[in-house]
Amino acid sequence: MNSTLKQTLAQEIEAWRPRTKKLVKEYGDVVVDEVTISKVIGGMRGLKSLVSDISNLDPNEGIRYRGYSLQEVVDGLPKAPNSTMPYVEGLFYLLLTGKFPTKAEVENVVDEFAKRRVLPRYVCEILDAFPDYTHPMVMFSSAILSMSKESEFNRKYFKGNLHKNDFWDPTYEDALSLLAKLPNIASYIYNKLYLKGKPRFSDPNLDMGGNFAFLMHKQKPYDDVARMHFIVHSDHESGNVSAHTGHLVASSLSDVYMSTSAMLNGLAGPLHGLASQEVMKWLLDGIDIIGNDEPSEDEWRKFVWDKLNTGQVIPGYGHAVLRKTDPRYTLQRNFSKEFMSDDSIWKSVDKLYRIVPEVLKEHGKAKNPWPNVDAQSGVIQWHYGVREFEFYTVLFGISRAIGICANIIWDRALGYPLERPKSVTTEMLEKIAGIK
Ligand SMILES: CC(=O)SCCNC(=O)CCNC(=O)[C@H](O)C(C)(C)COP(=O)(O)OP(=O)(O)OC[C@H]1O[C@@H](n2cnc3c(N)ncnc32)[C@H](O)[C@@H]1OP(=O)(O)O
Ligand SMILES: O=C([O-])CC(=O)C(=O)O
Repeated sequence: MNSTLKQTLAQEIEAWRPRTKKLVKEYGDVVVDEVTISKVIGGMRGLKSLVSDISNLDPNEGIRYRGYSLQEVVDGLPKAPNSTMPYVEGLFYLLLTGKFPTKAEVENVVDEFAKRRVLPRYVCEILDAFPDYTHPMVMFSSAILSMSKESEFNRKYFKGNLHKNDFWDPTYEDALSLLAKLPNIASYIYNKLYLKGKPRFSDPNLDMGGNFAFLMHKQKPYDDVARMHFIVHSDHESGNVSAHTGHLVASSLSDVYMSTSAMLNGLAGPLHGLASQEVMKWLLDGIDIIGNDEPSEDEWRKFVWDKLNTGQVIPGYGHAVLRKTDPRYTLQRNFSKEFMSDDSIWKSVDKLYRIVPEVLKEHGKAKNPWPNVDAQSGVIQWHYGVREFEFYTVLFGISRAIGICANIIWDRALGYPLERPKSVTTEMLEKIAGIK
């Protein structure tokens, strides 16, 4: 008999808890890392100060979900019907349990998601009330925040009879109910802002990727484009701005809706997830300014230098942790090479991959001259007809919510406490440095 995702998760949690307890109780004073002044002032870059078992980022190899590389994840998860890409719901199963689900187990999760898709009416009314010039990330984050009243966790917690050991259970229920609705909220926003038509109702027979393509009025292979996008952007260990924000906000026992809305506001910054929008705008501006649909390598090189010389960053390049080409870039590049190599804008993306790292190395500032995920994701959406690039971070947000919800469920299961580091004053640092 197939056990459900929740039953498997419950067993994993029971088995895992003693490991965390033992570390805290018997090894609590063991030193993990050193806090230097440059780390304190420099955004805590690389400081080992968070725990996540959902994914881990190696600077040279890139992300692994539960120990598996992206390619292993794509190869190992059951594929959606008539698709080259796996079910996104299967990824959620893997992130939560560390196990690859069988086809029957994924289908069970697909059904669970499908049952929870319908949006409360007030969410549509709130979205309808936004003026059409609103950025879609503002609408997305607000719609999610408004659903806090649906929280099963809050209902049980404030009733006063929820044991700490059981916090994860209603958090899991909230996470499923939220994740199931995200493609519907996103496509509702897309429909309102750009299609100006009546939104479609979900097709209950379709999985998350298939249903999203349907809601977006897209044909095949957009379902696989959506699945790939939702899988590769879902988690990037716990220290990035969005994941850290989600974890931090949830640590005060704010519900999953509040935590996800908050993390999206961090994702919406140009140095983080908004870079996917910025890359596309930058590419189109470049093509426009150079005045040639397919600029040569020399024309692009000059454009890149002009940007750097006026003190601007090259969006889609560099990374706070990675020191090689992002495997998420490579996976999407391979897809582009196979399915859209004739696309003139993608040809520029490919030229830039040959030029920018060499220019950034010569420029001598960026610690990582290689491309990150955002340098590749927008052009695929553009090719398949989603040309409103302000919407790209919403797509990123649907995916990132999957990883963050998995993290929050485990945070609650392992009883991680309120996050509260200590700040110091500049004067205190000067004293520590021996200047004063
Ligand atoms: C999903 C994601 O969030 S992936 C990242 C998406 N963001 C982008 O693509 C925006 C462009 N890239 C960047 O701005 C940066 O590389 C970041 C924000 C991603 C990482 O920042 P950091 O860890 O501070 O990078 P790093 O230590 O290499 O920065 C050193 C210097 O190089 C500069 N630098 C880093 N990347 C770039 C770049 N792509 N173009 C130009 N300069 C850069 C920094 O601005 C910094 O300059 P400064 O010394 O004048 O302040
Ligand atoms: O890891 C980071 O800091 C940024 C990033 O690539 C992500 O969150 O996907």
